[in-house]
Amino acid sequence: MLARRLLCVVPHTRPAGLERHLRAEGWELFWVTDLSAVQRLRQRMGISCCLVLLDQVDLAITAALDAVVRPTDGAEWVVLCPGRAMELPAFRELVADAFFDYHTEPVDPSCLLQILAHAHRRASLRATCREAAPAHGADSLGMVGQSAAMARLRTQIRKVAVTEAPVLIGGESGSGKELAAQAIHHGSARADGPFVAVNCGAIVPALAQSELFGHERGSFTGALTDRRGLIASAQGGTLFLDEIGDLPLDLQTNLLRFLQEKTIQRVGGARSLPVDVRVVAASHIDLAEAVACGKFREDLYYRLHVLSITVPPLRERKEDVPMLAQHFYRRCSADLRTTKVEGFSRQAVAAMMAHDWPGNVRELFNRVQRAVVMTDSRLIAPDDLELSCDEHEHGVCLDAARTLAERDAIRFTLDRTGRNVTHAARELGVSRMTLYRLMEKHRIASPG
Ligand SMILES: Nc1ncnc2c1ncn2[C@@H]1O[C@H](COP(=O)(O)OP(=O)(O)OP(=O)(O)O)[C@@H](O)[C@H]1O
Repeated sequence: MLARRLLCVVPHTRPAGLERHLRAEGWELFWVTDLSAVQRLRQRMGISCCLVLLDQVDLAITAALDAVVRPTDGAEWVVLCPGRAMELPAFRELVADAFFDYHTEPVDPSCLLQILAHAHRRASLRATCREAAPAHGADSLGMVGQSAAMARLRTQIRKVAVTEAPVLIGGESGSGKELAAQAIHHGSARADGPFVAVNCGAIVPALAQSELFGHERGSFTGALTDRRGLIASAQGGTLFLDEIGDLPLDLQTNLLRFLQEKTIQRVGGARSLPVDVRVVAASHIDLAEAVACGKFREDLYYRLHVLSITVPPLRERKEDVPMLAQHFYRRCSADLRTTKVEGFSRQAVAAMMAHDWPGNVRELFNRVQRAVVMTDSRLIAPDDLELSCDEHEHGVCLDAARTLAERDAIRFTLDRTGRNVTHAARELGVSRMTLYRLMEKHRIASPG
């Protein structure tokens, strides 16, 4: 639990009666009259809740509050205002979006203290979730997802990581092939060495030979100094050749020689230089087909194809979508210094589950990133993700419905059993361990 520290934002004078009640409840109090001092003090003092006391409400005050109330920076906000304040639409919206709760005059001390106690519990709970986030988010391989398909992929990655043979990674664009290559590198004995990624489709053909293999000074116009080349710079580590299907045929021949002999020859160089580099390659096109069309060397294909794994498309592991979305949301909110966004609405989750994700995980990342920046509300809606509502109204897939029903059942049962996991698990007919696993999957915080 966080310390009970309350920042009171007051118009001019402190309400003495309220101060007595708050202190009696164990609140440590801090007072400010100037809104611009709020964030600085809040962060410096580790304040869990902020109480704004307003004796009048207008558009100017609403705008000033809108600029400082940041529910995602760790504090919960409560406002005490005149009864008529809620008649002002802009103020009403701000309270609905950004505040934990409100209380209108005349003050009922016990009611207000109860609201603040709840706000404090929620701030503590969110602090606990934030601390636990890395463990619930990406695994040690940096990958997010708990679907059976991801479990299979992780097992395959662990198996291939410990060998020295080349690995060919298949999978649609944006599905996570480079991430899988990094995971292979980090799980291998070469983890302390460099991981060098090369996009074969992006290398300028005229410079490709020298980019990969390096060159010697004076070997061509402009070669003013010796250059190591990307293969040599991966010495002791892993070379990731992305979009290997785009490699020009002459380079395929040289690459094959390097794979067979473990040596390279720089452009303009006479000597063969030994290199100790493991190759992991990826392609979103079917290389066997490219071989059949004469676009890819058959011998190179078999050399690379010693071990192969396929990253499944996101539509085949939809149950990972909410967790991935949450992971990207956290990443994006951490990048933005201030954001009011607190997560996704139920409709947004349903729309994401119903979407087919042709651009796979990269598409999900891009949509979440855009939504976090552009949304005006506390919870990201389908529109913010540029997902049509029709998608979830007409096309709700069974997966989406199941996931939401499972999450609701767990939340409901936990609430009803006073967040007692043993009782909730018994009621839901699962073991305690299964319930903990499901709570993690749905990002429901564990009691305590
Ligand atoms: N399981 C995952 N967990 C977390 N992030 C992921 C996961 N899979 C992919 N990503 C993220 O999605 C984005 C796209 O992944 P990546 O670049 O590995 O895809 P790719 O298949 O190599 O794409 P391309 O075919 O276009 O080269 C990256 O930002 C990556 O970090």
